[in-house]
Amino acid sequence: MDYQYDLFVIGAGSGGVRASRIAASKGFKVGVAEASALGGTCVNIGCVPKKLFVYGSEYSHVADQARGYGWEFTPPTFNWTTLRDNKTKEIERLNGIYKNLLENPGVTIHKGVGKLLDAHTVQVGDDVITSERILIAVGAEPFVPDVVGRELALVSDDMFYLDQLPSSILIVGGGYIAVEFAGICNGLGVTTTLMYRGDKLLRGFDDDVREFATEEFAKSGINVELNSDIAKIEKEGDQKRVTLVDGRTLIVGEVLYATGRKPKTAGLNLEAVGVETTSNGAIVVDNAYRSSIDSIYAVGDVTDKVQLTPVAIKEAMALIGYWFDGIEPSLDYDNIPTAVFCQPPIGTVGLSEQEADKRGFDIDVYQTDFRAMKHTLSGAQERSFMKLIVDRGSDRVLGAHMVGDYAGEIIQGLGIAIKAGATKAHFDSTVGVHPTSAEEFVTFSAASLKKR
Ligand SMILES: Cc1cc2nc3c(=O)[nH]c(=O)nc-3n(C[C@H](O)[C@H](O)[C@H](O)COP(=O)(O)OP(=O)(O)OC[C@H]3O[C@@H](n4cnc5c(N)ncnc54)[C@H](O)[C@@H]3O)c2cc1C
Ligand SMILES: NC(=O)c1ccc[n+]([C@@H]2O[C@H](COP(=O)([O-])OP(=O)(O)OC[C@H]3O[C@@H](n4cnc5c(N)ncnc54)[C@H](O)[C@@H]3O)[C@@H](O)[C@H]2O)c1
Repeated sequence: MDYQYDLFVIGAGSGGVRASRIAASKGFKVGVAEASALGGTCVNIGCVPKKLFVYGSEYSHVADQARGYGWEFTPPTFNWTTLRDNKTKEIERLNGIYKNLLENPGVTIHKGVGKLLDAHTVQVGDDVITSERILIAVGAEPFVPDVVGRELALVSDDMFYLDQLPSSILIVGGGYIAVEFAGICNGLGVTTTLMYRGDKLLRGFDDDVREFATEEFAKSGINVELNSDIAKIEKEGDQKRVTLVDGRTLIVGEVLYATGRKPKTAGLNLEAVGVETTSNGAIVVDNAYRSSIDSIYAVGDVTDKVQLTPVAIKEAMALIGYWFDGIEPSLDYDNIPTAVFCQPPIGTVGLSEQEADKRGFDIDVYQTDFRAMKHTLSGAQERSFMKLIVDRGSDRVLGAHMVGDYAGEIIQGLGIAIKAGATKAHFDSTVGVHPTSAEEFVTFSAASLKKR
């Protein structure tokens, strides 16, 4: 049977763009549907603008911290419109780059919402398009629980285009987005409350990291409220009146819900075509990212495995290897290095102490916390934390964790070492880079062994 395309991709985000452009460069006839801006969540309302806001908010400390180094500044002022609009200009530049990345190898871009008609047919607007293979890479969208007044709350998408910064904000959630935006808002001078229903932020991270980071957030001026939740949100002039489940009320400028993201599969017509989904709408795929329909594949957040851009990209590349070279995909979902760009940032790779215990490893745990050299003169009270999990039997390093400046940059290198199977002896025999915080990872001695 003749199809218009060899591959049609729904969603030009992290996974979709990579799969489209590489498949086209290798000779497939490729089309892609994109309902919004090219580049997807990461480029437009995720990683990139978020990181620019993190940089923007970090400058708020410069005047204070530089004083100990001899600098005096007149009191600095901050202009939200400048940061927001400069960010938007940069994102528009990236949108142009993504257009070229797709069009140069010959991908045809179909602007509009894609929906499946059958196993080989997609509709985008009035166009009905046939393809031998279809790849669904539509990502995820914010999930907001069913709280009274939820329509008055913001989600992360809104934070990138606010007309003005509120004077105060209540952020609900305890994951990546909640703690990152708490740091951004706090740094930009917004009175910030971070509210989480559980007793520890950042579920899934090492418990010591969770506790240490939470203390640092509180020290930085964020009001952290654990074991707390919202019952109701109402309007109060141009503010919001929030009633908590314990009966207290708060008046805040804005409420931001950062309570997870769910696969964006509503409206794709999956059920009618027979594509199996989980109860939260994620597309079920096998090891080769194939759905329950042979010709339909899915990668990235829509499969709800690990919601990170480099993972979506690796999955897309695994599919390319499968389609063009017959290599069975075998992505390693363990040992994914990741950073949370809160302030101070967190970097982590491999197993937490709790996960290592759960998997039955007999482990040694090395950890330390210290004031980074920079802050001896800056006067900042911020501290850094580092931790290594080592398998006693094999001496293999199972996990590395850090809270502190440059944690994201540092953990990338440790990710390579851990993936390569490095042992504690390898770490110990590596020469440190001096003076850095990172050298602590290669100088852990018996004195830093955690009593367990
Ligand atoms: C605030 C925030 C910060 C983040 N920060 C980081 C970070 O620092 N590091 C990191 O690794 N990850 C980060 N992430 C996660 C990262 O953005 C996602 O994991 C990644 O974008 C997933 O890629 P994807 O290809 O699955 O989907 P997406 O990038 O979401 O792309 C999906 C695309 O499909 C389009 N689409 C959806 N439905 C349709 C349809 N029916 N028809 C046509 N087009 C459609 C969407 O418009 C979108 O462009 C962040 C996410 C958020 C929300
Ligand atoms: N730096 C990064 O790499 C980065 C940054 C942002 C987002 N991301 C990705 O995007 C994903 C989504 O981010 P996120 O922060 O929205 O999700 P998350 O899964 O990291 O955190 C969601 C939080 O909301 C809480 N929650 C869930 N339901 C709730 C409810 N009904 N009431 C109160 N709290 C509730 C959860 O307990 C959790 O603390 C992340 O898991 C991550 O994979 C990555």
